[in-house]
Amino acid sequence: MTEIAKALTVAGTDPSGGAGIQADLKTFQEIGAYGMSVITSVVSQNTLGVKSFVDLELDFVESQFDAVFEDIPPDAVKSGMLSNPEVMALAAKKMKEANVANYVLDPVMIASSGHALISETARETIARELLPLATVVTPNLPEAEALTNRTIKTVDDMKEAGRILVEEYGTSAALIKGGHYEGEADDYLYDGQTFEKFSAERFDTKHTHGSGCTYAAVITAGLANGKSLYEAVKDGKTYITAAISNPLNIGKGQGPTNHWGHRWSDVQPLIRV
Ligand SMILES: Nc1ncnc2c1ncn2[C@@H]1O[C@H](COP(=O)(O)OP(=O)(O)O)[C@@H](O)[C@H]1O
Ligand SMILES: Cc1ncc(COP(=O)(O)O)c(N)n1
Repeated sequence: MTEIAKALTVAGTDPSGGAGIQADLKTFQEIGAYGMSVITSVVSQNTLGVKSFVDLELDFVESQFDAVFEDIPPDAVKSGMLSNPEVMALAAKKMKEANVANYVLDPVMIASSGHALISETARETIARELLPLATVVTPNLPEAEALTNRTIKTVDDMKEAGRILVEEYGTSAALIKGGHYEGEADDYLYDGQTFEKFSAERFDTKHTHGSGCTYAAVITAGLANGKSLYEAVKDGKTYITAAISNPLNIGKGQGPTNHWGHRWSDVQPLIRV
């Protein structure tokens, strides 16, 4: 039997199925990786927004990490919602102990609906504990601004944020996502040597709930399958563009992206890299 790639997501939940753990597991399945999860926070949310959330006890989060790592070591790990400094430090400790080789850090701070998903003090901990471990960090513009403590208004600012995250904060690569920018939906990947632009048409839609989670999950599943970071990001951009271009129209608010109903070859022409 062929060996299947194994991917782990460490994140919060979305009972409405569009973001967080639920989006990650659906995406792993679509891409072709065996999906596993460590739940950090249980969130009451839907397409209309976040109602409330409960952080699981640290010991219990640790026990979930141990359950995965002692049994089915993942080929790649993704982290999403880590709502407080303690759970961030724990995730860093467990990944170091397990010698995780491929780590995608989605520095989730604010849901697309505008609700904060982490505490203020947690930003500093992301920089200190998690950025140095990451194969790639995937901030959207507000997250890149918060992490680098700079205002981002131009493409040069986006690139400068990527450079700072790699050269000053010690992450291996940074993908600055332009979903919150204007014009085309352009993302910039900096790996310490070169900038690569991943560009797609911007669709006039509000249905982008979970798009950041899904994008990072494709990258994680790609790395778990042995792809290069460049190839994994290219797949991620292709997948997320398809998923945004063809909305499901589910929910009363900002609906989830669509994981189905398109062949990769159909969406390839939408991407310019
Ligand atoms: N309306 C849109 N049309 C096409 N692509 C989009 C649109 N909105 C976001 N994207 C893309 O979706 C991905 C997620 O982007 P972003 O919205 O920046 O992240 P997040 O979901 O973390 O806030 C990026 O590749 C971004 O360029
Ligand atoms: C548990 C959880 N994690 C992350 C997000 C952000 O979602 P998005 O991908 O839309 O930025 C969310 N709404 N809920």
